[in-house]
Amino acid sequence: MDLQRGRIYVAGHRGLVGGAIVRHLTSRGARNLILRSHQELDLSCQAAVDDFFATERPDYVFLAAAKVGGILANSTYPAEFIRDNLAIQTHVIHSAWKHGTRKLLFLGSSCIYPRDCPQPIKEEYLLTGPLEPSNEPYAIAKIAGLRMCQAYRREHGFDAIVTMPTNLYGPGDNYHPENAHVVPALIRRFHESKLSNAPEIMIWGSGKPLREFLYVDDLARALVLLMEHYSGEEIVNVGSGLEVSIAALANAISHVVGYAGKIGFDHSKPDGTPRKLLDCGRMQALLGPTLMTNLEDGLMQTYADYRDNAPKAQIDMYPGLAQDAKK
Ligand SMILES: NC(=O)C1=CN([C@@H]2O[C@H](COP(=O)(O)OP(=O)(O)OC[C@H]3O[C@@H](n4cnc5c(N)ncnc54)[C@H](OP(=O)(O)O)[C@@H]3O)[C@@H](O)[C@H]2O)C=CC1
Ligand SMILES: C[C@H]1O[C@H](OP(=O)(O)OP(=O)(O)OC[C@H]2O[C@@H](n3cnc4c(=O)[nH]c(N)nc43)[C@H](O)[C@@H]2O)[C@@H](O)[C@@H](O)C1=O
Repeated sequence: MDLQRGRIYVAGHRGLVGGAIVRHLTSRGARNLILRSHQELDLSCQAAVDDFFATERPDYVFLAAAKVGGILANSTYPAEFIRDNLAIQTHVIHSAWKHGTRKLLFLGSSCIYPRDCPQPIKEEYLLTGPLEPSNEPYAIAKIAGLRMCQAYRREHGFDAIVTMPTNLYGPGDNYHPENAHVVPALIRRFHESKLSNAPEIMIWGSGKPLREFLYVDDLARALVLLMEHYSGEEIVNVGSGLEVSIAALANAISHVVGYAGKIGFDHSKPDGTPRKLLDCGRMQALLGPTLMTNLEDGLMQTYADYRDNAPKAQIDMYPGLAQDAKK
């Protein structure tokens, strides 16, 4: 991968992962980034995507554009999650191959694995059992995307690689109170509860589920290394090995934010999958041992991002909800 001269398209560059990839590529001296916002290029529109690839002909593609959200968003908008993600990935993977892209990196998610598979989760556990119902449409779209990458490699020799990140957090995340993932949602809620001196804050579910969290800049570093050094059909898990219960996470965020009230649990909200810790042996064999940002430091940097940028940050991921969020 020619980082300096190669034409590198980062799809979804304004998002959590896309933003981190752009930061890392820039720090590595990439000078030829091709960037388009959702408003400039709607990747769910096949004609627009094909015109873009015919015109720009990127050498490398990081496909970090997707319809993404937390457990409640996935349960509330299953149709959008499967439709948009199937459309985006299908159009980008096909047009990239058709117009001569040399390599494409696809991002799946740890939710593609069976809900009750052995832990830590190895890549070969894929499709060996039923999925977690709360995000099955999204997971099925992701499985279709990874299979499409493998099929284009097998039939056309297209160098598409597939990565499976664990739960991510960090600067540039979506802080929408209902649609965000747990870390940004709780950072916002603890911050607002501190400012309002609320005596108690409610966390969704039982607090018992376990989650592995990877700081997004650590992910970006791994993705660029995989783009530079890995060309294979096998999918690659990308995780941190840093696993906590949601209750412990809430306590850690409460400490970082400086909230002094009580933490309660809203059992009317879903827990989702009980655990999804990734086995990253394949990644370590490929990249060697990599230092990961610890949770406390990562949360402090994310909280600083929220305080500095949240007013500008997109919180109405689904405009229809924007009004509700402000109620
Ligand atoms: N966040 C996480 O915990 C995890 C994420 N992943 C994967 O990483 C990838 C990136 O996720 P993340 O960065 O968190 O998501 P974000 O929502 O932060 O970013 C997604 C980006 O894609 C853009 N986008 C969405 N739809 C379209 C469209 N139709 N056309 C053009 N652009 C579009 C969004 O633009 P806009 O906001 O303007 O619509 C946004 O910039 C996804 O594939 C996701 O599945 C995998 C594991 C965990
Ligand atoms: C990355 C992965 O992320 C998603 O799966 P998830 O890990 O279950 O997502 P989550 O981050 O929203 O929740 C994690 C846990 O946290 C608890 N929880 C507590 N309080 C809040 C809260 O306020 N908001 C949220 N969102 N969760 C909360 C919540 O009840 C759950 O037990 C997939 O949809 C899919 O997008 C995917 O690929």
